[in-house]
Amino acid sequence: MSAANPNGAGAARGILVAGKATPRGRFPHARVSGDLVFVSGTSSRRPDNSIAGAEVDGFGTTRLDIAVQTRAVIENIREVLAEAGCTLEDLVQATSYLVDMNDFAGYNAVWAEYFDEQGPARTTVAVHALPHPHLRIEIQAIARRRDAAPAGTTTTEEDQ
Ligand SMILES: O=C(O)C/C=C/C(=O)C(=O)O
Repeated sequence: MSAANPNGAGAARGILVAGKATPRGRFPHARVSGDLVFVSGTSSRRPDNSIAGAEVDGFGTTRLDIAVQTRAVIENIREVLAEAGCTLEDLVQATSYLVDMNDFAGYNAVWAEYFDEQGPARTTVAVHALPHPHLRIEIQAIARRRDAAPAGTTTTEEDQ
């Protein structure tokens, strides 16, 4: 164990990040297991439950912006990863959920601002719905902690 890795490389723990949107159920923003960090499905929802990339005007007309939402999702993931001692560069896998594949190009362009072929493996699927009608995208991701000892060098009860 070390100060940077107080729970030991093999410890499993849930992470709730202060100042981020509260999860919609009984689950953490991320869970660390060994040297891997599993980030729960993340949207562009803000701590006050408003949604970045969803504007409603005075007439009630809603404008949903996939580019704004995608950027906010990735930035939210960045902040969750930071709590686990990781950066976006540590991502190894991501699954993106779009409610409409017509958003693919806009999403893909923002993705390319952050990642290239050395970035995380990625899968993108369309789903029937996300937990709020204004959400166009949600991303779930896995990172590997660089400061962690090689997998299997420490074992805790939780990992057995
Ligand atoms: O938290 C959100 O705004 C959207 C993500 C929700 C989930 O993935 C979930 O509730 O499981």
